[in-house]
Amino acid sequence: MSRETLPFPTSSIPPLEPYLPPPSSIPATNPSQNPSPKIHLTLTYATSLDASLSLSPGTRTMLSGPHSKAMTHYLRTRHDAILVGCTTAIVDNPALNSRLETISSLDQQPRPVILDPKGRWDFDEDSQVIRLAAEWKGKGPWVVVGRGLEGEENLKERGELLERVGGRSVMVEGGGEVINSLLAEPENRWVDSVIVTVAPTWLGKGGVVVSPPRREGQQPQLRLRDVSWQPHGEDVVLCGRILRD
Ligand SMILES: NC(=O)C1=CN([C@@H]2O[C@H](COP(=O)(O)OP(=O)(O)OC[C@H]3O[C@@H](n4cnc5c(N)ncnc54)[C@H](OP(=O)(O)O)[C@@H]3O)[C@@H](O)[C@H]2O)C=CC1
Ligand SMILES: Nc1nc(O)c(N)c(N[C@@H]2O[C@H](COP(=O)(O)O)[C@@H](O)[C@H]2O)n1
Repeated sequence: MSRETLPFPTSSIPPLEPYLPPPSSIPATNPSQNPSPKIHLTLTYATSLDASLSLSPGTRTMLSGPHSKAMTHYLRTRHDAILVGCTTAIVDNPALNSRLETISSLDQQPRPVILDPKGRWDFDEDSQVIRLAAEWKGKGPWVVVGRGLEGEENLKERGELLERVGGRSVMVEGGGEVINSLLAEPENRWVDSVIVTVAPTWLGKGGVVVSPPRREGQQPQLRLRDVSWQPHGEDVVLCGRILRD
């Protein structure tokens, strides 16, 4: 697999900034206003026109073109942690580092976090994240065992997890099950912003689809606000914030 460095024009940065956490030099909250610091969660993934992340759960499918791929690698530099589900770790053997050409220090890399309740991810020195950490091109991964992201009772645990990662911001890349579980969360507690790359292609039936459960009864429809659409090469990048219930 090619491990090229990616150029990302500085002119593409300002339109993304409103959807990103404050730069790490700026404190996330004013402690006198809020004693429990807020963690910024960005949900970001690439999808086809029919909402597929990949052709099947066992397949890695390249959807982003070079421009939007570089955009994703910029986002990786702007978060303390990058989180994926264990199926993604197993299937994709992802690097989960940033390969922007401007990277000069490990401090600019996010901490990979793998949600792996049952310990299914069988990593070794051939795993990209492990190899890159050994080469100082990425941080060593954290593997979270036990259910971590669901349920009222786990809210505190989730906050503590990110604090232990040393972070105030996390970007969740996928896969489908992780994204759908976040979008199913009542009152949209967790997702602060959404940055989705839409590629001009249809993957057809049978793919891993982003489609959270339909909201019933009094619950308002899940919808983005403060929306912007930004072209990146042949792809379009949709940014927004989730309207909280
Ligand atoms: N286009 C894109 O941007 C992206 C595409 N992908 C693609 O997505 C596909 C994989 O997606 P998918 O099959 O849905 O799997 P996921 O990567 O979402 O991993 C699913 C597993 O993660 C664990 N998990 C999921 N949700 C939670 C939670 N809330 N708390 C704790 N653990 C959780 C479970 O492990 P267990 O079953 O062991 O309990 C579950 O089986 C791959 O094909 C990959 O290439 C992935 C990321 C981005
Ligand atoms: N932005 C984006 N576009 C695509 O087309 C993708 N398939 C993905 N997948 C995500 O990126 C991970 C791979 O990262 P590395 O290049 O190996 O660092 C993959 O595991 C998905 O999380 N993303």
